[in-house]
Amino acid sequence: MQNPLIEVNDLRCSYGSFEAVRGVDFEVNEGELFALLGTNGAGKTTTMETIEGHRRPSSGVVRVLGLDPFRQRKQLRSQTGIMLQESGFAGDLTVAETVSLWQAMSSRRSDTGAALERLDLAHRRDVRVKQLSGGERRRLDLVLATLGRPRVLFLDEPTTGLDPESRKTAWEFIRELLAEGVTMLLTTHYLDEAESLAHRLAIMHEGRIAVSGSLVDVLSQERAQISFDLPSGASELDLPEFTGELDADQLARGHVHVQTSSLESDLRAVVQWQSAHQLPLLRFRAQHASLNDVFHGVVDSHRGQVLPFPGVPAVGGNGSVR
Ligand SMILES: Nc1ncnc2c1ncn2[C@@H]1O[C@H](COP(=O)(O)OP(=O)(O)OP(=O)(O)O)[C@@H](O)[C@H]1O
Repeated sequence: MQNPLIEVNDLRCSYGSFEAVRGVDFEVNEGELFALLGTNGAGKTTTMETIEGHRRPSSGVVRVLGLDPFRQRKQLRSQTGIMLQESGFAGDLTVAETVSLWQAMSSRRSDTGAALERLDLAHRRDVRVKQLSGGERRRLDLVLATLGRPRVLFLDEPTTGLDPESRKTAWEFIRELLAEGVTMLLTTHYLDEAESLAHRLAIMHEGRIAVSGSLVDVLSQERAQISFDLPSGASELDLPEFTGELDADQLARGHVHVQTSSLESDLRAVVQWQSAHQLPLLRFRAQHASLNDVFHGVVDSHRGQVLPFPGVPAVGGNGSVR
């Protein structure tokens, strides 16, 4: 039985006459990491800030742990951790002083030394915050947001500015929190981050969710691809029957490229054809769509269109097609 700790129903948020969030629905179940992705200005931060209780929705219902985050922020504070895009540290305090201050303000107890160690900041304990690098500050943000293990954690672009090694460390830390049962809502521009960490995700565009569901649900929105060089001596007439679409331009240049909704059956056709004719398959590739493909598909299919978009099926928070 799934237990939604974050519920968002028909959320709308406006800045004056501009509606930045235009009817967003999703749920985040207990122990799950849900990633909110999207184009610049899609409304991710506005959505996140509203769920965190920093902003009153124009309409719709938001619940975190069954509470209204705007009206019942105080009750929620002890159970939630928030990592904002911009940290509000006092630059003159050292890392250790900052952590102690945060700890003093929190009702949750935690092993701060271990957290600093875990995020590779222990050796920077006595350094003033203003002297930290951007990546070190981001890791300090993560330490502070997770002090005392909140039940629900909001991570707004947590690894922006981190080098690849630090990102890896941050991901491992986030996975450890997941293993401990912390429920998380993450916004990120790094698609690989969502692919690696998220149980479910949504891609926002112009204030709406264009696609959402599990990674498998979302990836199935775009067709898979098979490609290889047309073997010398073989003509296009010799090719097997594909259920997918063969790219005529690439074929004219001697390359077979098929976009297919049925990767397995088209792959079987290629293998049978290749073994029957004993042909070499040079530069052969077969792959499902990536999150990158889906993301670009969302943007392309919405380009120049007036909302709502007929091209892309809108999928509800649980992966159901609306
Ligand atoms: N304080 C504000 N006043 C007016 N418009 C705003 C304000 N904050 C955000 N907006 C607008 O609302 C829309 C959504 O912004 P938001 O920051 O939520 O998007 P985002 O998905 O987080 O974008 P990004 O990925 O670029 O951070 C944008 O068009 C933005 O310009």
